[in-house]
Amino acid sequence: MDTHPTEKTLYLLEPSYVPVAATGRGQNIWSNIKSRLSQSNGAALLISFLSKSYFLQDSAKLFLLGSIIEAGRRLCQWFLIRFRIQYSITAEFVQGDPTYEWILHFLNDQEVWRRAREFEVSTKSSSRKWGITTGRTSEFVQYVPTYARPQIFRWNGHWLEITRAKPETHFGLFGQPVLGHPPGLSTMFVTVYTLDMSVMSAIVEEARKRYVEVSKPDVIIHMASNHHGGTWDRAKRQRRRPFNSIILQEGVLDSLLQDTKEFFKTESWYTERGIPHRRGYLLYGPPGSGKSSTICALAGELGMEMYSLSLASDYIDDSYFQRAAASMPKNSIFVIEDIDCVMPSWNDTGEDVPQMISRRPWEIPFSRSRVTLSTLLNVIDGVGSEEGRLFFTTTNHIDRLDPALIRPGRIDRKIPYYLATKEQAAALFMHFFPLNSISSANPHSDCPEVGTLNKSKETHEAQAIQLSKTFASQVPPHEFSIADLQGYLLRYKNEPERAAVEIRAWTEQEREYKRGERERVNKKIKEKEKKEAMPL
Ligand SMILES: Nc1ncnc2c1ncn2[C@@H]1O[C@H](COP(=O)(O)OP(=O)(O)OP(=O)(O)O)[C@@H](O)[C@H]1O
Repeated sequence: MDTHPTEKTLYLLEPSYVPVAATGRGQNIWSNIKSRLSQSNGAALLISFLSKSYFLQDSAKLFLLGSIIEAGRRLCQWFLIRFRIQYSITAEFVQGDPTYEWILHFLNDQEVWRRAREFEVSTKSSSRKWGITTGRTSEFVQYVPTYARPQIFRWNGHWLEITRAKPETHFGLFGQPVLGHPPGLSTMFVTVYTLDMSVMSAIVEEARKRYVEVSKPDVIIHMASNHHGGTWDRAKRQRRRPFNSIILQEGVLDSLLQDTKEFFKTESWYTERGIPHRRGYLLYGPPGSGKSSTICALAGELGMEMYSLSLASDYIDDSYFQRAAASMPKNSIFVIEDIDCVMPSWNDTGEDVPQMISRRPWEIPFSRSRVTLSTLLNVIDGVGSEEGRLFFTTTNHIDRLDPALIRPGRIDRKIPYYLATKEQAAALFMHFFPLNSISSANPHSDCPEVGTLNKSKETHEAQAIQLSKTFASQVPPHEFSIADLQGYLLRYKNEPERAAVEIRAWTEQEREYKRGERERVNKKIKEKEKKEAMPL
C-alpha cells in the first residue's frame, strides 16, 4: 500500500489562506527539504505547512533574534558582575549602627540625592538631619529618598555607587502588606571602583569626622528601638546644655566632670593592672531633681553620644538588653534608667511575682522589668561589651536595689539628688533671670521689695540678688523639685518681680493640691484593703 501522500492530498491539507505566491531561491530550498523529508506522512504534512506559513517563519526568526539578544544581555550582566567583584569594594551599612548615620550624613553633604525621583516627606524635627530641604517649606520638612535605584558620584577622584535597600515589608497570606508589623531595617551599600581598601576606610573616616563636626552643638541620644530587638535605630538631637545650667550642691558637678575625664585619660593604667576599663555611676533621688539633665550636660561637655534605655520598658528583655549593650560603640555613654525595676529572676526566687508588684499596700506599685538581675549584673560586669565604657544608672528608689548591684566595682560612684534647697532655688532664679532681664523688666507696682529697689537705683546685680533671695525665702526646702520650680518660673518668663512675689501663693496652692492627692491615694488603698478583708 502506498503510504506517501499524493500531490493531491498535500494540497487538500494545506490551509487555503496561506499565500503561495513566494518564488525564488527560498522556495526552492523549502521544496528540496520537503521532497527529502516527505518520506513519512506527518513530516511531509508539517514541512508543507511550514513552507507555506510565512507567519510562522517570521515568528521563528524573531524568537531566534530575541534569544540571541537575551543571551547577550545576560553575558554582559555576567561580565559586569565579574568586573564589579574584581575591581570594586562594596561596604554595607545597616540602620541602627552608628556608621549608618555617618554615611547618610556624608552622602547628604555630597548632595548625592539631588537626582533622586522618589521621596518620603518627613518633618525635620522627627527624623535625623538628612535628606533634601528645598524651597519654602525647607524650614519644616525634608525629602528623604526612599528607593533602591543606584546613585553614582565622584569623590576624591573615585567613582562611588550608592544603593539604598528598602526595609523589608511583611506580607499576609494574600500578598497584602501586614499593617502594624514593624518594618525591617534599611541598608545602604556603598561601592567604590578601586582595588585599594584604604579608599573605603578613608570614606568612612571622612563621614565620621563630618558627622562629629556637625553634631558638635548637639548631644545625640540613641534610644533602643521597640521594633528591631537590640538595635539603636532611634536617635534624637538635643541642643547642648551649658554645664553650669545644672544646679546641684556645690562641687558635685565639677567632681563628676573631673572623674569622667580622668577615666578616659587612664586607659593604660587600667590595662596594666588588669582592671576592666569601665566606670559606673548611680544617680539616685526624687523625680525632677536633675539626674537625666546631668548626664545629658555631661555628654555635651565630653563631646560623647548617649545610648539610653529604660529597664521599665516592656519590650526590653534579657536577650534584647544584652544585644543592645554589645552593639554600643566605644567612647559613648550608656544610660540605664529605672534599674529599680529589675528583680532576681523567677527561677532564682521561686516566687510567682506579678508584673506590677508592691511590697506594702501603701507603696505605689511599680512595674517589674523583663530583664533579670543576673543579666543586668553580667552586662555591667562587661560580658559582651566594649572596654572604655562609661555607664550611668538612675533610680528614684535606691532602697529597692539589690546590694549586689551597687557594690563597688559595679557602681563606682553613687550621687544623691535631693528636692530643692533654698540655695538651689536662688540659683535657679538667677539662671532664669540674668542681670539684663532684671534691668529691662517692668517693675511690679504691687511689690514693695521691688519698688524700694527701683527707687534707690541699686545696681542691677544687687537687684537680681535681692529678687532671688526674696524668691528663695518663700520656697520651703526639700519640698519641691527643681522641675516643679522651673515649671512655676516658666509662667513668668518676663516678669521676675512677679515671679519672686507670687511664689508664696503658689507653694500654698501646690501643698493643697499634693495633700488632696495623698488623701485620694490613701482612700483608694483603704477601700482596696476593705474589699480584700471582706469574706467571699
Ligand atoms: N538640678 C537641676 N538643675 C537644673 N535643671 C533641673 C534640675 N533638676 C531638674 N531640672 C529641670 O527639670 C526637668 C526634669 O529634670 P530631669 O529629667 O533631669 O529629672 P530627673 O531627676 O532625671 O527625673 P526622673 O527621675 O523623673 O527621670 C528638666 O527640664 C531640667 O531642666
